[in-house]
Amino acid sequence: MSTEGDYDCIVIGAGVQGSFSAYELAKRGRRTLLLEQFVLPHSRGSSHGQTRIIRKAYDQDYYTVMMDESYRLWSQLEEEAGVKLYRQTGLLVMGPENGTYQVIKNTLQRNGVPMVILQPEEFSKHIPHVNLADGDVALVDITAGVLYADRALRAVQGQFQKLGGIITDGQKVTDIRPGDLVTVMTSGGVYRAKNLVVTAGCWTNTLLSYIGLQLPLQVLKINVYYWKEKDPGCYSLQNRFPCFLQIECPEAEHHIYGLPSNEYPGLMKVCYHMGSETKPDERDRQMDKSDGDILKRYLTRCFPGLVPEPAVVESCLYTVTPDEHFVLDCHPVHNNIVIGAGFSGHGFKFGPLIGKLLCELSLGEVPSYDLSPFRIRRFQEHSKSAL
Ligand SMILES: Cc1cc2nc3c(=O)[nH]c(=O)nc-3n(C[C@H](O)[C@H](O)[C@H](O)COP(=O)(O)OP(=O)(O)OC[C@H]3O[C@@H](n4cnc5c(N)ncnc54)[C@H](O)[C@@H]3O)c2cc1C
Ligand SMILES: O=C(O)[C@@H]1CCCCN1
Repeated sequence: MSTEGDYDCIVIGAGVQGSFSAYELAKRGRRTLLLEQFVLPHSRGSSHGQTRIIRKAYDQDYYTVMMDESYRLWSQLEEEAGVKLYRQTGLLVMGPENGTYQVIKNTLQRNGVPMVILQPEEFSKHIPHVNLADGDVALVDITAGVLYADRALRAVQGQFQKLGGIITDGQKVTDIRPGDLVTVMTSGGVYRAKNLVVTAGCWTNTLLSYIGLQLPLQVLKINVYYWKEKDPGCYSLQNRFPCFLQIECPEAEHHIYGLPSNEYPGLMKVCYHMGSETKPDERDRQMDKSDGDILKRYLTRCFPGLVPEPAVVESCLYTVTPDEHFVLDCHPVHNNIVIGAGFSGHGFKFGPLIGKLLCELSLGEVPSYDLSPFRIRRFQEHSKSAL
């Protein structure tokens, strides 16, 4: 039953962040084991599904700046693996002139990101089939688009294996013993390595409980809704319809976002950037669909070309920190254990860069970016450290 083997590094969790971390470590010549509790591919965490938004439109400069490199790394992977992972569509950002919209616009301008500001009177010429709400303004982040998520996971895991990396799936980590050599116990064996990277998504606190740490992470179930186009293709990627982000609207307290129809022909993905709390292993017992009513009201008003009744509903999980910024840091006591967590519903697009940064932390190098917004220390009053 026990499979023993010594590695330079073990990565726990083969979602987008763990897969890119393992790939970076293998690229740097480290003997790396990527452990995953479920048989791959699976749809129980946060990285499954066909598509994600990639964009530079952010309210903090550091995310916009980091995305510069992330785009380059995505296209490197496309070349290495010989697959298309990104389609440029632009991101339509709509919202009241002041507030978050203005902050995003300023960030884009400050960082010289190509964008188009749409004057309300010419809005419908550029974006047909959408009613811009009264008092709303709009811009398009030209760099933005769609990432093919499932395909990206396959590609990065495949490249990792080509570099000699080992993926062991269907093995749940049940205990971790820190030390100069970290020991990792799973349902199928015992493994040891000099370094450990924990990228366990919404299961992070279960794993951290083995090593005396808890983070303030909230797990939310997100309903992923697809809506039928009345006129098939009118919001499609082929017809150059963009992704969109609706900020602050009367129907909704949180953002609403959408991606052009593509993966399921005739269906457009539009979701609410909020969900209901759940436990990671009890996702399907959380049945709250009140977000669907919010979306119906919004779509009726702003997207008249969609049938305001969900056609397909899928599920996904967010792991949210109090400030919605990531956790990228070393364990406060065991510095050969690195943690990547709390990607708060916006981490996919950063995957290749997160992998690089967690690899740098793991190798004891100075990270390529200032990671102070992502430190564990910022949760001082929240984190229950049992150390
Ligand atoms: C509906 C939805 C829409 C989103 N939209 C966007 C978007 O448009 N753009 C964007 O950039 N981001 C988006 N995100 C966010 C992005 O998808 C996540 O930030 C990202 O997938 C998080 O990846 P992860 O690797 O941290 O977690 P996960 O993908 O959950 O990976 C963690 C892995 O760890 C494994 N694991 C856990 N415990 C153990 C254990 N004990 N032993 C072994 N393995 C274990 C899990 O099974 C899992 O496979 C969205 C997320 C959702 C849910
Ligand atoms: O990360 C993103 O780009 C999207 C924005 C809307 C909410 C979900 N995540």
